[in-house]
Amino acid sequence: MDIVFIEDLTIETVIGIYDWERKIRQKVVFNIEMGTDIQAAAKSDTIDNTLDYKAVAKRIISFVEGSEFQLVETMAERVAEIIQQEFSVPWLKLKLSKPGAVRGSKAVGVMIQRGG
Ligand SMILES: Nc1nc2c(c(=O)[nH]1)N=C([C@H](O)[C@@H](O)CO)CN2
Repeated sequence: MDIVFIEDLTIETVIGIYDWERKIRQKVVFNIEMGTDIQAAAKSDTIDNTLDYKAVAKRIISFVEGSEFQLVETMAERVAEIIQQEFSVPWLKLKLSKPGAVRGSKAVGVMIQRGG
């Protein structure tokens, strides 16, 4: 299996469990690995034969910018579902970081893997 990836996709959104977090927008950062087969694209050299990372990134930005989740868990799960269902991705690994959320740490968040 080959991988198409998106690194450090940074988006501002409403996220968090505290009252003060519901009133501001904070950064979340996505690192995503998507399982695919790149051989057809490499042979034909056309975008139609591959997983378009720009199309995936644009869809995630649009979804996350309009969302208002409390937990990073929920956001990660929903984004994984979108990628798998709308872009026919059989397997993915997704890391969602919330930088600066915990004093003394660079970032906190979740890592999930979905599909076989
Ligand atoms: N496992 C989680 N723990 C916490 C979350 C979360 O989304 N998942 N969120 C918070 C707060 O919103 C925090 O990020 C504010 O600093 C606390 N723990």
